[in-house]
Amino acid sequence: MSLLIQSLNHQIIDGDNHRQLLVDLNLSVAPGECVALMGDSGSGKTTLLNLIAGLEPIQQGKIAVAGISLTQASDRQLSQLRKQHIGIIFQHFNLLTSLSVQDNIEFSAKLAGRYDVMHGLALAEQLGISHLLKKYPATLSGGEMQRVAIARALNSKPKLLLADEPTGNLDQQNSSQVVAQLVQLAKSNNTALLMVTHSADVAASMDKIYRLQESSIRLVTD
Ligand SMILES: Nc1ncnc2c1ncn2[C@@H]1O[C@H](COP(=O)(O)OP(=O)(O)OP(=O)(O)O)[C@@H](O)[C@H]1O
Repeated sequence: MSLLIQSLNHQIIDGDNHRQLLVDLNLSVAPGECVALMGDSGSGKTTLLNLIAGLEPIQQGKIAVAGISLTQASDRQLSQLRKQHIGIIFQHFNLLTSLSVQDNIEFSAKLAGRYDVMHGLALAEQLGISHLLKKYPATLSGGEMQRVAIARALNSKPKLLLADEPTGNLDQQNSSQVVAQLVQLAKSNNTALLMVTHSADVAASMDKIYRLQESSIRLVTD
């Protein structure tokens, strides 16, 4: 499995109270499988992505990415795991403004020690952004930035790609197109995709839809 979560519990401090945000959560995502994660605002979707990315400590339960357990890992091991096996597409893209589009796309692959100029160029071609390689992020439209963020995340050939509301700033036509490309690329790279979205249209193009509700996760469709 690219992602395996077993009996995950997570508590947050809410004012003076402790609140159980996630209770006994189990989830697995296979290589090349594309999964949507939906749920009301505040249900814990971003927290779950942060736990999977090793950005928040696991309180109880198990998470493994590409067969590597995060539960007992040190900060150094978590950072290594992120570089090697996890791609992240943030809602606001987080492109590096001082780097050109091409350098942004090469960045994650260089960090992972998997720099392959042809792979980056092929991704840019597939995403229709080859003509933008010499430009800088500040001069791009939202849809173009999103495609650059996708190319950058996939260029390191991650086993797992996490995307937090990646089409939130795009119009519907643009977002359907970007998601269709993302799903196709994840499948052809055998990368598991876990995408948080509020859009039923976006979720419908994924293999499975899960919903976070009342601290637990349930399968809506497959
Ligand atoms: N570090 C933290 N400490 C305390 N509470 C937190 C922390 N991180 C998140 N929360 C709370 O946990 C809950 C879940 O937040 P989270 O951002 O995971 O929700 P979400 O489902 O992603 O929401 P949205 O759809 O609005 O982005 C919220 O009530 C939030 O205020």
